[in-house]
Amino acid sequence: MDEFEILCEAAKNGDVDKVKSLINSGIDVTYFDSNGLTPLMHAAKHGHAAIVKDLLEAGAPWNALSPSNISAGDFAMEAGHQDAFETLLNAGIQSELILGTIARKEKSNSGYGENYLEDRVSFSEDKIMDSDSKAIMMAWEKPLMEAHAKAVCSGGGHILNIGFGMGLVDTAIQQYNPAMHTIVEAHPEVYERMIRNGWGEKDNVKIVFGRWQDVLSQLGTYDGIFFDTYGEYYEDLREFHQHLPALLKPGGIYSFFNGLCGGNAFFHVVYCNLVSLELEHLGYSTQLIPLPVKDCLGEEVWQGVRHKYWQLDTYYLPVSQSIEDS
Ligand SMILES: C[S@@+](CC[C@H](N)C(=O)[O-])C[C@H]1O[C@@H](n2cnc3c(N)ncnc32)[C@H](O)[C@@H]1O
Repeated sequence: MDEFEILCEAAKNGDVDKVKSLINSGIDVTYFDSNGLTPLMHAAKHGHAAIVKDLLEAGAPWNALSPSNISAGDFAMEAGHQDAFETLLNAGIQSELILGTIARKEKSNSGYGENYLEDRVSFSEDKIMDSDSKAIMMAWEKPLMEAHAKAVCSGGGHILNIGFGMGLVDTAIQQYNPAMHTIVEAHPEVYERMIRNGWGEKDNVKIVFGRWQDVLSQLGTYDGIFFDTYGEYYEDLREFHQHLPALLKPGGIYSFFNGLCGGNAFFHVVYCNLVSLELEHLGYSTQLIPLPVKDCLGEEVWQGVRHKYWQLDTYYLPVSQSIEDS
């Protein structure tokens, strides 16, 4: 056995002293063994939390993936190793907080996120696609959009939705007959289609065409807000959250499409925690309501779609309100 294999064996067997001595000798902890697993994955899979901690401190990446796209956190989670899971979860949150800070610095010079809005989109009955065959919105999300509408309309009043897409959430919002329903949409073709379909003629609907970032001054304050854009990044969602105190009325409800890292169960948990933590810093408490989605998501749904943006069995619907109100 070479020293890398010895490290993996020690991580698997919970041999803390051996792992520590190999780390002290300067071994590369990012190594993948012949099965594509890292020492961190072995330690997590067998629930050796102290070794997980030592390896993370020595620079093992928390988010490395096995050939079947499983991370150390997934191994710990699946096996029910709570201590190892929490150690990895904290490492993930801390690392993403730092990466977020770096991304915010870089974003100021990059002007990214605007390409999608110049792209052609195609509409069919069950989806809207961009020119790269990536789905902008899909009909399988209808029950989720109905649940989001129910949450943000629970107090009645004025409702704001950012991102029209297929109009699923807006159709559901209309069922609650809100006093006023404002919709912000930035894509010219999506906007034209909304107008063609009569959305501009509804008495209680106000459409604001443009990127939410550019039309904030045209918005008021709302009893319910839903956010679901496309072609943006976690940083944009985070930036939107900075405006919540100015947009959401006292007692109001906020929700957003929670597709964060929808391809990996552990990364999703990391991002659910991260977003809840960031909302808490802004004065909002967030409940994540589990909704099973396995039944509405057969393989046939993804036919012709380039990227499966959701692969988990449960959707966690976020409902946020001011900590004072909740
Ligand atoms: C995922 S779809 C929304 C789906 C919608 N929730 C539904 O129920 O059908 C995202 C929408 O956000 C729009 N969008 C993307 N970036 C935006 C931005 N910065 N401001 C406003 N709308 C944006 C897209 O054009 C797209 O129509």
